[in-house]
Amino acid sequence: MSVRVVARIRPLLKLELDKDTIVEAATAGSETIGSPTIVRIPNPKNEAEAFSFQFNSVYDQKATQQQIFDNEVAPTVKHLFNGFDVTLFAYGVTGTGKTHTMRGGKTLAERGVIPRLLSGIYRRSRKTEKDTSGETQVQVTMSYYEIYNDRVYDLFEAPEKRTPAGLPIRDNGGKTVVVGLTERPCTTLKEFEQLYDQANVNRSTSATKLNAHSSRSHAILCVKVVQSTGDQTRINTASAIDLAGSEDNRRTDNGKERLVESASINKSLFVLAQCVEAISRKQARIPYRESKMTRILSLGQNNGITVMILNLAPLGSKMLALQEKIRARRDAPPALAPSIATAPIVPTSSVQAKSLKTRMQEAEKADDEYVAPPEAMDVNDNDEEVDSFLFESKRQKTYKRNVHVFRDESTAQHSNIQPHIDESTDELVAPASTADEPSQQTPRTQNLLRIINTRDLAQIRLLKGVGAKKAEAIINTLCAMDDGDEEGFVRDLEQLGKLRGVGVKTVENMRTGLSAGVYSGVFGDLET
Ligand SMILES: Nc1ncnc2c1ncn2[C@@H]1O[C@H](COP(=O)(O)OP(=O)(O)OP(=O)(O)O)[C@@H](O)[C@H]1O
Repeated sequence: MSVRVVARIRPLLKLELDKDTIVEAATAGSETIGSPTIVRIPNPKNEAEAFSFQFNSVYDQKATQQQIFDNEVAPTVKHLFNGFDVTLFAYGVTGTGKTHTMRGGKTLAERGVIPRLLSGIYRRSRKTEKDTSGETQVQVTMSYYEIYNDRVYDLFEAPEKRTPAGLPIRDNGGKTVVVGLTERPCTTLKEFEQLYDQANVNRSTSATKLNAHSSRSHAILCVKVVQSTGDQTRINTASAIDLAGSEDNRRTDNGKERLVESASINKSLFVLAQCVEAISRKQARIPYRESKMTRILSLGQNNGITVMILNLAPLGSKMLALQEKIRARRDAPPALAPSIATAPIVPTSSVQAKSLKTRMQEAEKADDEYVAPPEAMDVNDNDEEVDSFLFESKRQKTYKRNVHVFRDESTAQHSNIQPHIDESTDELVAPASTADEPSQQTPRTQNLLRIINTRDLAQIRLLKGVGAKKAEAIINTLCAMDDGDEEGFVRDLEQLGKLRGVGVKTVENMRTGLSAGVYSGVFGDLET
């Protein structure tokens, strides 16, 4: 039984670039070379002092997905085939990069630990079969479930088929099993990715139904590797867990439901931390029965290897809380959320653009208070102010901020397909010229293209007339359009209509399905 605890500090996001990095990786003692094993954080009460925390390994902001996998996960694949169970956790506060580390993005470089692990498992399976001239056969099956409010839900099951009480768990010959959990065979990486993406759609859809954010459930993927040689069978399991973000219950906006949720998250994380500590101290008693998650995983009961990745943001907690608010709004499904981040920033016809520019100038002159960047606000002391920053309904006061929100993260790389504001000159900049002049596109069309170009299955699938299969086909086609480091993307409706599985009718459905109400909160009277 072994446990490795490593830390990964994520880079500053675009919105945070002007912030101070306060969490740093350092080498132990007086050494200045070698791999970092220390996380250093200044003492908030006395900046001359710093707290140091020791890990098995620490990855700084520059660490790539490949490095994390190669150093921490790839070596465990061999052990999995040699009879050990492997458990991988991403642990950390909301917004620190757990999902990025575990699931990652769709490009090869961005792929997270889970798809890379599966790729390693399939490679090893083929090698094992080849080395034994087919005498040993390997079968891979997977189950995927989430634990929300201490209830277990099968992620292969459509959300509408769920029973609110979740699936029961039982002891079965000394092992804890989830009764009725689906187990799916998956023989290739492609098959795995299809199942995994579909299950993640179920996760976000059910989160919407439960009025919850998917980051408030633990998602547990179990990959069972069955090696059969004659009448002998060896079964081992690799579990990869994207944990819910730990919560601070002192937050003033935590209502009753949210308190119940976070109490349950915090309890399970506390038990998990205790189990990990007990394993690393080689204690005889491991308190794994004290929470459902550790019980189902039998953490510490199996002859296994555990790798816990502690995800950290490089910033202080107040800034992180603000980021989370912005992200939660942005991640809400487009048809349901009056989200400014899913709405386009600027109208596109020249008349509208002109009036926007004028309005922005008026807004700047009108009120200095609103020109202050969002990061100047203290989220703990003044949450209402932050909310009003996010959802300010008076048009003139929204534009400047929308730019900050929109330019962050996934959409930023595609901002050249629509007019945007050059922050150095504060001028409205025309889009990079394209054959089809996106400047003629309506905000609704731009929003549709933006959603498509996110390559986010959960968002694309929610478009009218698009199921999981179609969404997947769209994403695959976009991936096939990648050219080296350049990500392929769709510039206009015509190009969208030519993607595999999409025709003129689907495009029209998708477009009309995007509610005009999505824009009204932000742009009031804009044409869509
Ligand atoms: N190492 C990284 N490199 C680049 N971007 C990152 C990295 N880690 C995280 N991010 C970005 O930071 C943002 C937050 O990350 P992520 O969603 O993975 O956090 P999380 O801890 O899973 O949050 P939650 O608990 O809310 O699910 C995302 O936009 C993600 O793309």
